[in-house]
Amino acid sequence: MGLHRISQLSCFCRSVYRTRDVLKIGFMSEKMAASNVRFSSSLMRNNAYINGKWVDSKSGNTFEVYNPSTQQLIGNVPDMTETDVQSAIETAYKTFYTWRDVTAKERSRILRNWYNLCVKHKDDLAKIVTIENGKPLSDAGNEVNYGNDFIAWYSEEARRIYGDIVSSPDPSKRILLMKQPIGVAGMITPWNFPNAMITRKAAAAIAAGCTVVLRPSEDTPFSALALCQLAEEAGIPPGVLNVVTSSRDHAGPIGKVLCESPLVSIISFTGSTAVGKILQNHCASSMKKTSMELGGNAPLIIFDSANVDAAIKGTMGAKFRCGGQTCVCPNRLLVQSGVYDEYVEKLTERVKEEMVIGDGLDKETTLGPLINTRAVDKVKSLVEDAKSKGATITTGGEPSDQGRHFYQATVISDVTNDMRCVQEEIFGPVAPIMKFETEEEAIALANTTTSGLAGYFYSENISQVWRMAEQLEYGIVGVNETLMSTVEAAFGGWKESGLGREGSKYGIEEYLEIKYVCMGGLKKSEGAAKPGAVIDKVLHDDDALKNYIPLDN
Ligand SMILES: NC(=O)c1ccc[n+]([C@@H]2O[C@H](COP(=O)([O-])OP(=O)(O)OC[C@H]3O[C@@H](n4cnc5c(N)ncnc54)[C@H](O)[C@@H]3O)[C@@H](O)[C@H]2O)c1
Ligand SMILES: O=CCCC(=O)O
Repeated sequence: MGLHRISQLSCFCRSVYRTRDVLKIGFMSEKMAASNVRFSSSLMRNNAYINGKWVDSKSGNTFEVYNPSTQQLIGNVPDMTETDVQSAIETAYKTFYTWRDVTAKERSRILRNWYNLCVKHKDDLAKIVTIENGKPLSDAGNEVNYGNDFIAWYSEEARRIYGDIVSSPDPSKRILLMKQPIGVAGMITPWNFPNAMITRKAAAAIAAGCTVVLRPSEDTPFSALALCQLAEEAGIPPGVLNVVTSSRDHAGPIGKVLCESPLVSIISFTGSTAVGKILQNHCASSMKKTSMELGGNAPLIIFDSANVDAAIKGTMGAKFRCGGQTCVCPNRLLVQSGVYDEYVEKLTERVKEEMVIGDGLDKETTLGPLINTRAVDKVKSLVEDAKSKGATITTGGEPSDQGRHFYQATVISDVTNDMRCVQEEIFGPVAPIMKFETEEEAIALANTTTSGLAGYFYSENISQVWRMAEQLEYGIVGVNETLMSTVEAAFGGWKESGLGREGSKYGIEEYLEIKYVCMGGLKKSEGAAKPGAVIDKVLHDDDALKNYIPLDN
């Protein structure tokens, strides 16, 4: 059922609440029912996209996608399996041999068309993100701008793929290092940035001359399909970008086929570290290159020397972005004892004042729902664990009565390092605060984790700034700043947070192979002019010299 059909239901407040195994009849508020049906767009596609065609699954099966705010059905998309992904891979593989030979200038032009269309349709793209992910519309708009920037950036980078000519130790040889597209790129993306996590990968791969088989999250397939619709209109040829949709039940088998296929040359995954490890293992069998953007456990450290108001602003901006469901959300707030009480009090006040829970389509909403009941259950259990070990809830601390996927914006103080909320990625609107005494203690707490994606600190002491920036074991470090994501910068983690980089000039390298070409057997020709003799002639020829020596000398 598409959105058009849903719109006919707009006057009904009664809705069907459904999870995978539970079907209940419930009531939603008038406001929620209205906001859920405000939108319909030609970008809402209900088929997968393979070889430039909008297709069903071979089995004919579909799965349902729900709005996490309202639990209303958004629509059904094909529930594909291994055989479907196999045909997408074969298509991408065949297409690679034509796409790689399209000039960089032409690839760039087509990507630019895609970008222009995405900009033209940015409001619809943002609404699709909000409807399927739940994040507030302003957040979704920021995501779409961010996502679009990757297409523009890589349309430019397509023309800047340089190789090297290196000085040879042997005069009869020349050394060339060429960069060539790696082949078919298999991609698996999450629900928390249903638009930007796709463009960050796909635009780079397509710019490099690769073809793509993408499986978007089962929670948010519509953003991926909308991007395909615009890619098609932009002139991206059939077979270059292929999207295979499936329910969570088929995610594993599809992932395995992508990882093990000899026709796929790289797997680019964004998601949890646990799933990243499974995929990395599958890829070992074919020694496939991988690009892994995985989970984090970001510390945000506030030193006694910090501007506390700036730190509060930074905390609010980063902690509650996408309801706390980003891989770079501060997960642990480590606050030095001299400013601890002030920070706890001010953060609690700001959260109470600013966080308005609701449907992302409502303008006043600043905090949307969590993605699903699994996520709510996890947040609940982390908060209960902290409470049971002696933490203090200064605001929030409970599921919200807005609906089954909503959790209150929560601040917890008196947190200790044995609590699960600082050991695990929370992925929810919960801010746990720990007190520390010394810089050494802060560094030890921050670095004692297997994650290494983003870390932040606030300090006005320049020596401390340098020490901390150098000692934090993270791929992304924010100094008196928490909003750092931008296409120009390299995004990626250390340790178990990932492998490789996305964005920046480095992002395209993931999709390129270096080929060393050695040109040998070069000989000086017998008949060639002797360079020495030529120089002698020039130096002793008065007429020639006149031409080279400036007259006023
Ligand atoms: N480092 C980054 O850039 C980055 C960005 C966004 C999200 N993340 C991380 O992603 C996680 C949240 O996203 P999520 O809940 O969707 O993660 P997830 O790992 O559960 O799922 C990610 C994707 O993998 C699919 N998947 C699940 N099991 C699979 C399997 N066995 N084989 C193949 N595919 C499988 C899912 O259907 C989804 O499409 C968090 O840990 C977050 O930190 C990281
Ligand atoms: O969730 C992770 C991605 C967030 C970002 O790119 O800023």
